[in-house]
Amino acid sequence: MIEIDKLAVVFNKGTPLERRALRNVSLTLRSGEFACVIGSNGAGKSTLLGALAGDVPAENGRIVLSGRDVTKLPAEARAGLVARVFQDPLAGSCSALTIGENMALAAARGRRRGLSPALRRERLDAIVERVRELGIGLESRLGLPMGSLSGGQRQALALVMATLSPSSIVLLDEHTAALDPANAEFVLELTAKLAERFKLTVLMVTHSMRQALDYGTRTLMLHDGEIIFDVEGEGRKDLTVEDLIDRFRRVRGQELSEDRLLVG
Ligand SMILES: Nc1ncnc2c1ncn2[C@@H]1O[C@H](COP(=O)(O)OP(=O)(O)OP(=O)(O)O)[C@@H](O)[C@H]1O
Repeated sequence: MIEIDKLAVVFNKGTPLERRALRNVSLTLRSGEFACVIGSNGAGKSTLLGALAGDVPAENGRIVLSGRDVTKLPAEARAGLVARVFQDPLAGSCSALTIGENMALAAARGRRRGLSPALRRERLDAIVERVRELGIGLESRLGLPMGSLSGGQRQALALVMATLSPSSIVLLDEHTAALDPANAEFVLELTAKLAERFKLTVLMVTHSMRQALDYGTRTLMLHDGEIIFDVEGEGRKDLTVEDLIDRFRRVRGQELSEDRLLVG
């Protein structure tokens, strides 16, 4: 479960470059919920994920992950609570290590050291099984360097790694944006499958309005650091991309007139 209460993030505070990237964002994602986040450039999408992962400090507000208040915790201390997959397939794993070594590191994330050999064996078997289930033949190539894989293969493994840590919260930061359409679809379908199977709580940032409606259980739109649209259930079922664009235009229009009021 993710609970965000009145979260504010300010970059370069007190300087001419000050930027309020998140303004009083409140959001609760129940366990097993899968929310897609869309919004224009600079809306605050990556900042939101960064704040949850602990890479970006909160100016105000509170973040609770799986019942634990993590607002003041650094990223390392949140490793067992939240996993993140980035847009760049090279970002989430170590190219010089083998696939198997990367997997083992992911499985050890957020857990206490000192596993018994039997438990270690069991965990390794579980890892190989998860890789086999991908259906792309990597289970017999665990000794290959991670750097030798394609972007799609790396993102697929990054998702598997996210399911290996004890965390059930997964943050996806445009994790298919750097892939060709066929690989992007494969990774998106895999995302949906893993989310369902492991009852993951997912926050997926995407630039695609279509994806934001087709995947997951909820669609959020961020604009200028605020959630301006949040829809799930029946209200989401028949929504079209045109509806989203309409909504976005309407809100922007309101904001523009408010700006004019301020300037005036
Ligand atoms: N480290 C930083 N220092 C200063 N400003 C930042 C920093 N990171 C983000 N910002 C600013 O905060 C705002 C929100 O940025 P963010 O990257 O969260 O937007 P985004 O919705 O992810 O955009 P995009 O779709 O372009 O990636 C932007 O105005 C951005 O310029």
